[in-house]
Amino acid sequence: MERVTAGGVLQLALAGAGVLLLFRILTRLRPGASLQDAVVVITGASSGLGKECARVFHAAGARLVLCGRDAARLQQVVQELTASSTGSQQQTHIPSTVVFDLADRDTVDGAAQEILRCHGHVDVLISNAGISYRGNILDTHISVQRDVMETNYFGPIALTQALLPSMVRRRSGHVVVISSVQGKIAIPFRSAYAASKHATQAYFDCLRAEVERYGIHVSVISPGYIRTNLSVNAVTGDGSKYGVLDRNTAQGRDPAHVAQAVLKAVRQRSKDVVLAGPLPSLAIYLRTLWPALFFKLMSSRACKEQKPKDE
Ligand SMILES: NC(=O)C1=CN([C@@H]2O[C@H](COP(=O)(O)OP(=O)(O)OC[C@H]3O[C@@H](n4cnc5c(N)ncnc54)[C@H](OP(=O)(O)O)[C@@H]3O)[C@@H](O)[C@H]2O)C=CC1
Ligand SMILES: CCCCCCCCCCCCCCCC(=O)OCC(=O)COP(=O)(O)O
Repeated sequence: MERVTAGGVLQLALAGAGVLLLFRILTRLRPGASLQDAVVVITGASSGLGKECARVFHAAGARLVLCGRDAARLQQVVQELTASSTGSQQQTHIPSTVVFDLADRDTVDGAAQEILRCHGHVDVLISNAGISYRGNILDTHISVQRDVMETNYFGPIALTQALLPSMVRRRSGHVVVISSVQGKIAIPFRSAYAASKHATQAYFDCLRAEVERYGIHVSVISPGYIRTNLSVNAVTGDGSKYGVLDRNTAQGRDPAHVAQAVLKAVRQRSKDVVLAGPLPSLAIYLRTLWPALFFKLMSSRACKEQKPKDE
């Protein structure tokens, strides 16, 4: 048998890297999906990332259906978008709105039918609405765990399942879900939120595999901290509002930039996108490759964060 030399290994590695680079260049050169006149549904469009997604997809010429619980705030977004379109090069459309609560099981099916009545079909569903949580498992009522799961997991999957048959019939569609870095790693004092995002990742990974044959694409987007009101709106262990803008959130990414990344993911039909800095990205790899170290780091993080409250 021939001996493998160091030079041979290097050549092989370089060839491999070359093939990978070529593949990435070819993927980028693929024509992106056009959004002009596409019907794009955005949940949680009244604020934060959802509102920024509304801006970028509106500017790209999409026919928007904006969803949320507060009719007045959604109308405010419609007015802002309509006012901003004057003088735009792109042909833009006045968005429609559908008001419903994702955590209310009895309303989601009806809301899906109302969404379908807006334009007869849905091209892109951006499942963005969500709520976070701050709390210690020992002090958290089980109803809070359930409520967060209803908003972040059961509501979005019920909406997806209600819209899917129409996508399957048309042999076309794109389901985008805004998960989180916390759908890939679980950090202390976020049990309800991290669990809901892990469930989201798993469900939409299954969905991607099951519906690819119908020409339906699925993108899971996992951002790190974004500068929004997520922490302010978070619930605590007793169900009350947390009401604090956390430092990590305040120093997070600009939601407008994250919305641009969502637009890019839709155009390129990306399957799984992590939008995070080096430390969270490293933590995701560590969780898989060296779980013992990851768990140790999380325990010491829990001890540090718990200390001021205990003392
Ligand atoms: N901010 C961050 O650091 C990060 C956020 N994310 C994810 O981004 C997504 C958007 O959150 P973000 O913009 O940051 O936070 P915001 O709190 O600003 O926005 C949350 C949106 O979700 C809607 N919403 C909440 N509960 C419900 C419900 N029961 N039914 C219908 N709509 C609901 C709210 O609408 P309304 O109250 O008007 O009904 C609001 O528009 C979430 O899924 C979040 O997990 C992911 C990673 C990081
Ligand atoms: C040998 C070197 C090891 C280095 C590994 C360091 C491990 C560092 C841990 C990093 C944890 C990052 C957590 C990121 C959490 C995040 O970005 O969440 C996004 C959200 O969804 C925010 O929601 P929240 O309600 O928590 O504000």
